[in-house]
Amino acid sequence: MLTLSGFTKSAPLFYILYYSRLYSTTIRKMGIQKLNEEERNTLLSPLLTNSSWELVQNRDAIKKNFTFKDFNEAFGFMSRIALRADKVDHHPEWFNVYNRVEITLATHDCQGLSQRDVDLAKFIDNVYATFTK
Ligand SMILES: C[C@H](O)[C@H](O)[C@H]1CNC2=NC(N)=NC(=O)C2=N1
Repeated sequence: MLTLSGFTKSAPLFYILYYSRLYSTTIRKMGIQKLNEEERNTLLSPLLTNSSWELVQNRDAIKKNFTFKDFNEAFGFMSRIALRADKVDHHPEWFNVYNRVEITLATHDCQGLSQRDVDLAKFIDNVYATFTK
């Protein structure tokens, strides 16, 4: 049981944990920047021309549609992406109906496209390549 004196003693620890988490989240967000023009040409363009990623209208984001043999395959694909997304703390916006998955990528922390979206898009393309359609 947490007694009053126990709470008083551990209160500084709660503050330290709270502020260190706030600090690391803030630092992480400060480090995320939108792709600049050069990066858009070198990193983003290949995804738009060689893979079927498209720019989303009225928003700095990219999207792509994927189709599979059935729901089982589509969900397997999503599961692999979900594990990666959580590991790198970068999550897709997605929509699934049976064998179709629509994915939109953007970075909320910078309200636009960042290197993280390029990395996740490439990972998603590599996973998709392992599925037989
Ligand atoms: C607090 C947490 O680290 C952030 O909210 C992460 C989580 N996943 C994220 N996913 C995406 N797509 N963009 C983000 O900015 C983002 N930020």
